[in-house]
Amino acid sequence: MALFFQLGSNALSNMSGRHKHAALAINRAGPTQILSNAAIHSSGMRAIITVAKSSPGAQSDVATAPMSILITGKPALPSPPLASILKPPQGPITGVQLVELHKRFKKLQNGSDVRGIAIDGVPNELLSLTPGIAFFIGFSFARWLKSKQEKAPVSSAVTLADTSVPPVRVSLGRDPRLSGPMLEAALVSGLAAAGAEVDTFGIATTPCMFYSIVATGNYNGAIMLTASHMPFNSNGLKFFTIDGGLEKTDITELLQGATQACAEAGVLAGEPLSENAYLLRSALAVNPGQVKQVNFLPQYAAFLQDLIKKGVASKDSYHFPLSGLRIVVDAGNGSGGFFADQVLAPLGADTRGSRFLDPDGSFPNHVPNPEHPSAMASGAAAVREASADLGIVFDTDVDRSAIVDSSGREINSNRFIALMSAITLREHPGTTIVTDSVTSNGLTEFISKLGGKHLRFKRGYKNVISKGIELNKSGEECHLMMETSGHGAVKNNWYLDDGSYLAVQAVIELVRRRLAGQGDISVLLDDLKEAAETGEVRIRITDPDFKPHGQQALQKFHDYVVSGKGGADWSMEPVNFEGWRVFVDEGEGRRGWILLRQSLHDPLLVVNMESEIKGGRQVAAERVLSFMKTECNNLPLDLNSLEAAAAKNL
Ligand SMILES: O=P(O)(O)OC[C@H]1O[C@H](O)[C@H](O)[C@@H](O)[C@@H]1O
Repeated sequence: MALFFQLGSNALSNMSGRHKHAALAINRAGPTQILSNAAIHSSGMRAIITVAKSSPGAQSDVATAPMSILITGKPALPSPPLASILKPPQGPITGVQLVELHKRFKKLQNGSDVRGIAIDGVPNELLSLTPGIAFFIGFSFARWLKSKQEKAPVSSAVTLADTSVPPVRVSLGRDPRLSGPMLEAALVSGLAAAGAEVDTFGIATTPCMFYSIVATGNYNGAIMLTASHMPFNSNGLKFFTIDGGLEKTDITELLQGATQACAEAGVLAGEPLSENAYLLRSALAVNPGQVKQVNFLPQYAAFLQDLIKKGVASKDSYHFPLSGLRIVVDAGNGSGGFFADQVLAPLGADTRGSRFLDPDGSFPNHVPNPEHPSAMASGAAAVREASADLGIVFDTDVDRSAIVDSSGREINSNRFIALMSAITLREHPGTTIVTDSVTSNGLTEFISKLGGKHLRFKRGYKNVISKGIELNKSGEECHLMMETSGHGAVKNNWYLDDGSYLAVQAVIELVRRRLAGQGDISVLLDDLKEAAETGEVRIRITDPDFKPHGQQALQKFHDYVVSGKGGADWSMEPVNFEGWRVFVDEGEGRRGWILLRQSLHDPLLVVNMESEIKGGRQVAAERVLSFMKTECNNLPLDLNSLEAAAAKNL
């Protein structure tokens, strides 16, 4: 059960006792702004006030150093009469109002996830994922699950007032974001208001949420509250059923359902207060028996331990296969710290020298993102400082990972896909490996030399995984689906997008090689040819209706290349699933490429480039710029980034 209130800056003067004391202490600590969200969990009797210190001297007014403060005490809010809970505050809403309401929900869709701004105070970043919104999304998910169970239309499954239907069961986890507890409580209320029974896991990982469904058989659905590597003020939701992560179309349906639930409650677009007032009332209606806290991570960690034990299958040391090894984890203060303490250490690994294992939603050390140079540099430094045998770098919610070998060599992106391909192809000779569209020529060659087939598909981990599933269904064996971002799924792991599973495979490989005296894990990469330079330039499409402009630019690029206008050394790659990838003959057997594509979610054209010559990336940027200036001058494109890339070597 959870209670809510909105805390505006006026609230300070209305506070009393300990609450006021703490809030004033925050103010005394420096120029601060109390943000507009706060939550009280009545179970723990604690309040979290999220604040952001603003630094007036800084170039922008962007909040730095967010922090959350726990205040213990009793919530002072009176319980409203139950009857008022279910009575919409106003009459039926009009069609126009419904459209406006739906816009609010719709803009939260980020492919197959939900993403929004959950903490106020960063200039130009408006709050969009509020507790009110989360409440109705939770409600809608429970109703959606129910409708799937009954094979009924979503709208008829449950009404807002109806808690008598048999419950669906949902597990709910979160990453350490500051807005996590507040949104968790809102989701719980929404789920429970639709009759769901909810187990909250607290800090958990995305793969662990899916695992909770398949391993226990207890849950119809799971939700992970996370915005992956996004800044502290973002948050988001990933949803699972027994069939895996929800698809884009499911999320659209879910958000439509949330709009409908909002409308049923009589909540109008742009009315946060009535929305939150409704939320408060509904929260009070939740039967406490419907919600319980479950410490699930140890069960999941035991599963990962078991995979390592069975994978290594050491006769001498079955229970401690990692003894004698030093393995460090850099969790970037996300959810991945458990991997060191609850997976590696109990198997005998020495994990001293691991970094940033403690969850901290302000991410004070580096972005938890294995695609980001700062995260990889930190992981590599951890390995070197500890003279470790292996380093593992996770993203915030542990659906992505990368590794570092014992020399401190960073193995992410193409290298990590190559390493996983080598392991996979040994066990499944000839298998197809699906990747995103920006992988290197070297990777394709590497996979083919090992007897595998590389299908370079589209950006987006969900696209990559769905393609692999589709291939298997059609009779083409595909055991590995991986994106350069560090997302990866394996057929034998329920096709689950799972950074911890990839890390487990790397650990098993390390031990097996050690036992067989085969040298370091990165020996597997000896045949991987690497480009001299790689780069990405993102070009903004300035018209809000950006898609058609992007498509026009792509068509023009296609025509430019195939007509030979681009130059005799440019030729179109024979197979393209997204945008147009151009092969660049760089002479003396050297081969570069340029891919022009539209961003998956953003109003951007993206140029990805790779060259085997030093300075080749800059030349490629100059030539794409020249194309844009001559052929796309009627399109609303902001070429500043491309001009900068063409003017200097990035
Ligand atoms: O198309 P882009 O803007 O490069 O973004 C593409 C990325 O979008 C999201 O973050 C997905 O989670 C990633 O899987 C994908 O790679």
